[in-house]
Amino acid sequence: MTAALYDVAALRAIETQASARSDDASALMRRAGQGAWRVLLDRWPAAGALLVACGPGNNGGDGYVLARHARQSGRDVAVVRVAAHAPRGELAMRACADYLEAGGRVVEFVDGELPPADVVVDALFGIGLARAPDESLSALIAAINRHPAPVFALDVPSGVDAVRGSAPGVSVRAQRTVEFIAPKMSLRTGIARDLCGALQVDTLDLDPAAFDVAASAECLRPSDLWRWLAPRRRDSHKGEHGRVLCVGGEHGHGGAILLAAEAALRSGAGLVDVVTRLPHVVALLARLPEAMAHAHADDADALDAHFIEAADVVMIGPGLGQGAWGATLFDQTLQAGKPAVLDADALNLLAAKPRRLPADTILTPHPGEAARLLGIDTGAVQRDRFDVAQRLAERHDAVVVLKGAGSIVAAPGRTPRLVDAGNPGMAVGGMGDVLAGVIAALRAQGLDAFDAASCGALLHAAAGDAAARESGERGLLPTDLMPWLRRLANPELPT
Ligand SMILES: NC(=O)C1=CN([C@@H]2O[C@H](COP(=O)(O)OP(=O)(O)OC[C@H]3O[C@@H](n4cnc5c(N)ncnc54)[C@H](O)[C@@H]3O)[C@@H](O)[C@H]2O)[C@@H](O)CC1
Ligand SMILES: [K+]
Repeated sequence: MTAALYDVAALRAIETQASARSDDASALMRRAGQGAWRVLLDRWPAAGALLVACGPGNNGGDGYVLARHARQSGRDVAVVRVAAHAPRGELAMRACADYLEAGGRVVEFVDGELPPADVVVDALFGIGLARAPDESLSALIAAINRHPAPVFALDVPSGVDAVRGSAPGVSVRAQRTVEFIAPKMSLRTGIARDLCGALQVDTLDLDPAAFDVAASAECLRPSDLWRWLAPRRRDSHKGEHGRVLCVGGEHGHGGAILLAAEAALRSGAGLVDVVTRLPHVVALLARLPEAMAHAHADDADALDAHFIEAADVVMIGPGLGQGAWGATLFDQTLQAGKPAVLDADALNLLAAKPRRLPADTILTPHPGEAARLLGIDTGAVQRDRFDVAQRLAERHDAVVVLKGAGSIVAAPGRTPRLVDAGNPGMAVGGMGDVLAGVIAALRAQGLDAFDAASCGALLHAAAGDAAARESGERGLLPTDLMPWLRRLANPELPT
């Protein structure tokens, strides 16, 4: 079963349901602080000296509970806090009082460096962060990040806005984060994915009935691939595995369309046609004789209608350019209304001249292309990735794969999906071309647009992870994914 992810509103609803079943308001905080202490002990058993940075709300309260357990276990503990942000809420004040009563020590942070410690626990802010940290908090966060000890964040690395998954100001960079109650969708995409370090969830032993809240997103892991990639029928033929038309590769960009075509074949497309510039045809056939490559020479020439008629799916964009050649091919390719995958310059052409797209078109923008499509800047895309993916899907009535760390698949009226795989080695030219080819091949093999986009993004990320495990992230090339696409597109094979 795939894992459910939640937004902050859903988490608050779960918390409310759980609290309504208990007459002890502080029970959840006690479990959170104690659970986090157990994680710390498990992860850093030799840690003798701890610094616990506590904020004014319930996240700080969790920190005081942890600090009390650590102290009662004989560790050398100090709570660090900014004087102006001492505990405010009733629960946090009580947790602080219990810590002090147990002989706990509090250090007021003014500026400069923190004292030595084996682990720094970050309990400044959790899901309640309401704005960018002020100057004094920013100085404390910067000192935490400079500290040589590993940083262990409670619920959310402080400074990350858990509603949107971005950081409005300075943020703690954790080595490990323990989330309370349920996994948050926002922490698994964009910059938050980096700031959290390793993520783990503590459900606080809540009654399962408290989780009677709809998931806000669905988390896709490589083990989900079998959902969409059943073994083939023994009597199937190439026509049943779909024919993909790949259009692109303006002068100087022949590699992009080659990568897309090869990825489509390695992901199981039965037949692949490529329409590209004449000089690329020779190179393409030399590397990939299985593709059927056709030269499209003149800017104004009509594309041979046969290619489009024969295709089950058209994939346009890699290396297409935005000149007359690309723009004419873009118009002609979309005219027949075939299922389409639009990538790269096809997205830029769409941004420049919005148009009605064939039903169930798949768009695969990176953040820059998404920004152009919405007329906003790239920073605004990254500040709220789930929202942007959904808005884009609704604006174009299309399926959208918003690429980047933690790719998001969105479609109108559907619960979004998050791809929990992939690595920074994949941030290299040509990776997106591979993704477009993979998605087109899966669509041609009969998956609907939302599933083809989901399965394709997952297969691509999992292949990238497998290739990185083999030889590392730095220097990873899109062509390194090809054997892994094939391997992982057959999940019935023993691992
Ligand atoms: N949701 C739950 O069921 C549970 C929550 N717990 C903890 O409680 C946290 C949420 O608690 P809260 O809602 O109190 O939120 P936080 O503790 O995250 O912070 C809210 C407090 O910080 C202040 N604040 C927000 N942004 C600020 C800023 N930039 N500068 C200065 N002050 C700022 C607010 O005014 C408020 O006092 C969770 O993240 C988790 O750690 C746990 O105790 C366990 C149960
Ligand atoms: K925190």
